[in-house]
Amino acid sequence: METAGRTPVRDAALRRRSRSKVDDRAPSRDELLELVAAAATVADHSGLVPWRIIEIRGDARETVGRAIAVAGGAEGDAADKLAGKPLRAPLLLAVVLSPRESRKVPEWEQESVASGVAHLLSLLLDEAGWGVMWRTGIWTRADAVAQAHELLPGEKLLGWLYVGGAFGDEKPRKPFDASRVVSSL
Ligand SMILES: Cc1cc2nc3c(=O)[nH]c(=O)nc-3n(C[C@H](O)[C@H](O)[C@H](O)COP(=O)(O)O)c2cc1C
Repeated sequence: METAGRTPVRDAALRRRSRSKVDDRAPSRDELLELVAAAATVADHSGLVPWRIIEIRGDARETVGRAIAVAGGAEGDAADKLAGKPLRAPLLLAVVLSPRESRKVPEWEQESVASGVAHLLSLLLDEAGWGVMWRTGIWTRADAVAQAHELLPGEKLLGWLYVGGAFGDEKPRKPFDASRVVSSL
């Protein structure tokens, strides 16, 4: 296939790095909506849109932090440490699997769609210059955490994209030897 030397998607993928530290800048809601609309183009069997995103800014991050501390069963300093985790970025995007009734598309396929959205949204945010890191924890699917996010019955969290201002240079990615994972029948 002739690409005439133009491979912007491949270039963005190879350039993307997760950033564990970000500053207080964050994309506006309008910018976020544009990027989510682009991420929504992932392949989606039967077009079920079995996912949604919860935008968490400001004090809402503390609500999530308190739920994480409860779910983690920690007390004292350990609880404070868990509760402080969502404060590491100005914007958290909770990625939610919202399974739809379907005889044709089982839940694992729908979770694949939601996961694809999270990956593509991470790439799009990174390409737009934002710092992003997908984070989870053993408490991600705990009841207290689901309640804090006001999840509906059957919905499940896939974790949070921690988003903020990117600063400094990240180490370029080491080349990946694809022959390790590609076999033939
Ligand atoms: C579903 C999922 C959950 C993750 N959870 C965490 C996490 O809780 N803590 C963490 O340090 N990295 C977590 N990661 C990995 C980082 O997001 C990141 O991919 C990793 O640090 C490698 O960096 P890179 O994306 O630049 O290759 C998670 C990744 C995925 C896909």
